[in-house]
Amino acid sequence: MSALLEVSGVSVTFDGFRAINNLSFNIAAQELRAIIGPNGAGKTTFMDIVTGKTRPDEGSVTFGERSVSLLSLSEAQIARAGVGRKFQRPTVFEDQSVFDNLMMALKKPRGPLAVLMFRASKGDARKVRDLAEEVGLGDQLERKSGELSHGQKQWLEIGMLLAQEPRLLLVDEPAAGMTLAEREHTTALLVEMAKTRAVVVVEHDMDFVRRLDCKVTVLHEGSVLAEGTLDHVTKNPSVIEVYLGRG
Ligand SMILES: Nc1ncnc2c1ncn2[C@@H]1O[C@H](COP(=O)(O)OP(=O)(O)OP(=O)(O)O)[C@@H](O)[C@H]1O
Repeated sequence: MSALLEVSGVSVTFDGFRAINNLSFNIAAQELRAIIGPNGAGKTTFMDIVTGKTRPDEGSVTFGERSVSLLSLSEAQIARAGVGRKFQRPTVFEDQSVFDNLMMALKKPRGPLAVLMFRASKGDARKVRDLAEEVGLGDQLERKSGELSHGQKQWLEIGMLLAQEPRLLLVDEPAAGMTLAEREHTTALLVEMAKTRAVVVVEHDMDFVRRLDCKVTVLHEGSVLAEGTLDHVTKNPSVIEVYLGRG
């Protein structure tokens, strides 16, 4: 199985401190992966590198069948190439309805003329409804987004990212601040999304990672310390020492 994203031998140093150290990471086109690791392990920096926010000093990052180097693309070009990122805090337009938020997020030709000429078609409205169904907001379309629960806002933002049709989605701590029922819905959503795209979930919550039931990559001091099932990595003595042992 060939990889969709291939990170190879990547290092980045901030003021003499090696935050990412010879890191290699692959993910397949339809795969769910959890990344765990203690504070400062390099999880955020890893996502910053893949999305073009931070440029590594060494190594390669390639994407897609043609192995396009993401290192030569701008952040906007990387997003257009199919890499989406969900930050921890939802950033939906609170005054707008769920429907309007999703409509604004639909993948459209960009540029001033395209925006001026934009008219919502019936096809777009159907796409918006499908997206809302997909993330579990099918019955909330007319609601003002500001009135949604924290979990619903997160799902709306995931829907807005899906509207861009990413092939790889990076999701930062999706379960933080959610109720148990919201977590369960989020688990199901991530599992479902990864059937048609690659999804990387950075997460601290072990119970949540267990429910994702996917391959886990453990980062430590900017490198991969262990990789495999959660049971496999949590039995690894180095993982126990650097991460779980600190409890
Ligand atoms: N712009 C920067 N300048 C200097 N040091 C940085 C910068 N960004 C990150 N670091 C350092 O690099 C290391 C890795 O940070 P990073 O935020 O990637 O870790 P993390 O695994 O996401 O941690 P957390 O779980 O706390 O979010 C940390 O020691 C951090 O202080």
